[in-house]
Amino acid sequence: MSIVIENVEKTFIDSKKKEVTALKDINFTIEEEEFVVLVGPSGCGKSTLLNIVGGLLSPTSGSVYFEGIKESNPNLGIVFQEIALFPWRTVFENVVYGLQERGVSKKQQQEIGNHYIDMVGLTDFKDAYPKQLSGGMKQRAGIARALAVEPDLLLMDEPFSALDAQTRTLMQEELLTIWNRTKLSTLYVTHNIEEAVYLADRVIVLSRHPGQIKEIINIDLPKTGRNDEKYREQSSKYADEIWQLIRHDAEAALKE
Ligand SMILES: Nc1ncnc2c1ncn2[C@@H]1O[C@H](COP(=O)(O)OP(=O)(O)OP(=O)(O)O)[C@@H](O)[C@H]1O
Repeated sequence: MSIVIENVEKTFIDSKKKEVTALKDINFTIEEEEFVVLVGPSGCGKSTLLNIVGGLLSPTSGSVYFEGIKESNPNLGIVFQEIALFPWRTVFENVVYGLQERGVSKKQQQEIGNHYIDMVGLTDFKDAYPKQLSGGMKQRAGIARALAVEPDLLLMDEPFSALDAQTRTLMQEELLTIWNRTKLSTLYVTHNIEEAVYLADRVIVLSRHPGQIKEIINIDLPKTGRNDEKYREQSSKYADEIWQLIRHDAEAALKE
């Protein structure tokens, strides 16, 4: 599915009754089968923008079009930093929750649930409860749940930022493998530049106060084997370029 974000602006009223422009003049597209990553310093409006695209927040002005249709109701898969699995449901029951809600037959729930549980490598844990899972496994269950509704668009807000560095690297690799199988249009938020370069077709760099698009960078690397030695130099060039764009704003954010 292609998504067009047109002239989006978002203003909040802060605790001192002052207007805060969180986003201004936001224009970009997510093409069919494209993985777009939003990066920027703390407070630049990444989550606000993801929530607007996901229909969880309304823009103050501007519009989001799905397949050319304004404010339609697309099928979304959403993964947040803290995966809210139901503690009283098993992995399988959590994964098929959205399907149950839609009245999908038990047989189809079995097929679809098992398919995505296999895809995220949780087959042996399908009957486990969330408290029996590691952080990485919980994220995988959350990803399977988001995929199970067979969404038109996948929205991910810092899904791996609570994980330790090694688990995070493995999850990034897994996500790219899954993406190569599903080719879902994806909007992904992170403040981690290397993660952005590793995952993205395009990186949208936001600046802060107000959150505006500073630059859109095409990552011209293949989507398989991105971690190979031969792409290291090019990857770090992209990462440097992005860091130079963010650095000033990130320093300013530190001082607030
Ligand atoms: N409900 C709200 N009320 C008032 N201000 C808000 C609200 N939500 C967000 N903001 C402000 O909007 C700006 C953007 O916030 P947002 O959380 O989208 O940034 P972010 O880039 O996702 O930050 P982080 O990386 O720290 O999560 C910030 O200045 C924030 O304080």
